[in-house]
Amino acid sequence: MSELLKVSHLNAWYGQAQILFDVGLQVNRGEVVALMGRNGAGKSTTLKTIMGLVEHKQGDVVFMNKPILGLPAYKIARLGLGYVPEERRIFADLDVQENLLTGKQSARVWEDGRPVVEWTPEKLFTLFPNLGRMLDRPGTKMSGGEQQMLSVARTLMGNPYLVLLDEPSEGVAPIIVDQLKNMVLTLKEQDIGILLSEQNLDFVRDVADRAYVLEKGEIKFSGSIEQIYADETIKAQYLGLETAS
Ligand SMILES: Nc1ncnc2c1ncn2[C@@H]1O[C@H](COP(=O)(O)OP(=O)(O)OP(=O)(O)O)[C@@H](O)[C@H]1O
Repeated sequence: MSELLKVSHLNAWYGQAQILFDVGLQVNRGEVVALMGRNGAGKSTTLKTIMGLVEHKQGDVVFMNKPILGLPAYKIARLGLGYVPEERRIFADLDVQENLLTGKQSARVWEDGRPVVEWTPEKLFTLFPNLGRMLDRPGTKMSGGEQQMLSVARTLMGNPYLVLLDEPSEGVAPIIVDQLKNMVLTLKEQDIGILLSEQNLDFVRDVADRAYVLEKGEIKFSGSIEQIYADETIKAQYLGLETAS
């Protein structure tokens, strides 16, 4: 087991309002970990705080043995921590190829000297064939799902060790959800870690090794996806899912 990310006692605030309370979580190499919870539970805030995008925070975030809480987001990204925000930040005026090139960073190696997978547009088009068919299409002329794929692909161009993915399947057509699942599993095979904020339990079941459940900014459960499926309280109370009557 090789630890990529360890978050301990993480607290965060927007203005006077405390949003995260003592959040703790860990992601290891080659592990897909889901962060679940209802709307407003604090999933996005957790990812943003790890990524250096929330100003007022306290606690410890260690990435590849380096404390990163307090570093600016661009420095964190350069250390090899990829982030795909919920709102799909692509450059609307640039085409697919140009968007991908804006994400390019140098090749990396793991601590044991082995190379980290180095992404090129061609490799990414095997994961997302639609993108390969629309190389010169500007962001403005892409569907929400295509933009989501491009946003993920642009992040992968940075050759990250670990990717934070915020609700990748939200509002995306089923065929693209399948490609996103496939992408997550391919990254896992390459030993990359993934921390995935997701409300879709079926998506999580198909890709994740284990999950944390957040409620009002606190981790209420940590364990396997099977445990969540089997626990009516978690499903009803923390995930807002219908339970069998
Ligand atoms: N920029 C902000 N300023 C003030 N409050 C915010 C801000 N962003 C989020 N919040 C509040 O913080 C809480 C947690 O929001 P967050 O977006 O982290 O939840 P979430 O679990 O990701 O939910 P969703 O799936 O709806 O994005 C909510 O009460 C939300 O209203």
